[in-house]
Amino acid sequence: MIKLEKVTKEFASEAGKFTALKPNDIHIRKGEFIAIMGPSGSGKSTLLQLIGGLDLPSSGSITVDGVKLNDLNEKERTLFRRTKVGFVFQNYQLLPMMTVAENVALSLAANKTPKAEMNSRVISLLQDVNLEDKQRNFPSQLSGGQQQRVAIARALAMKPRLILADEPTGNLDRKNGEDVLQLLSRLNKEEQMTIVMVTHDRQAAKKADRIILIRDGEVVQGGVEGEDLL
Ligand SMILES: Nc1ncnc2c1ncn2[C@@H]1O[C@H](COP(=O)(O)OP(=O)(O)OP(=O)(O)O)[C@@H](O)[C@H]1O
Repeated sequence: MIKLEKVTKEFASEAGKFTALKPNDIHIRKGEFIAIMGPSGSGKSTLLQLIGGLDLPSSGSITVDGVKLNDLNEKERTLFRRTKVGFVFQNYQLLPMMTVAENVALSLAANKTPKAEMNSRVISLLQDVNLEDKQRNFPSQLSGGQQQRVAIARALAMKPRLILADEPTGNLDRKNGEDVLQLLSRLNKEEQMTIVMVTHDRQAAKKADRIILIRDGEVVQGGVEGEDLL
């Protein structure tokens, strides 16, 4: 499903080039639930952004669901992100002026889905995350956990096979965090979705099949299945 070969990422800084990721190999199979852990600044979000085609590596190759991201132009990368990947962020990133239903419909509308089909899909997505009664509410009227579940429904709208989640429980209390993790686990177990989740939370990471540990831009454990696992 995901293959990174000798991937590096450099950023320009005032002091010159800064290497955020050293040459890393990572293999993730279809249907795996992966947790990426490591200290602050170790490169976890950078890695997730590269896998999701939000940014390009400085060197090395990245293949996701049969697509070599290095070979895509800007337009193709946008299409890749919209159709192949569902993104979930720590701060939900819902649009505050839009209702829950409108937020979930965003990518469907961008892909010119016919209105009737869009409406029924939005209802079914909200049923999946147990929020069909909130469709006309605005994000600010929902709890953090409910907002994150809306964000997950939105991420699922285009039926991606891969969910990339950056600290999805980082802003949530234990109960809401647990609900979100259960939802991700269910999508993984029942729908065989591949999930890659960055987390600082050991309890959250326990839901995963494998933990990839990063330190100073380097994968130090779990990059390839069968290597040392935590
Ligand atoms: N766009 C950018 N420009 C310059 N430096 C960047 C950029 N994005 C990330 N970095 C640097 O790359 C390193 C890795 O950042 P990254 O956000 O991937 O870490 P992280 O492990 O996700 O951290 P945290 O757990 O605190 O979110 C950091 O030193 C960060 O300052």
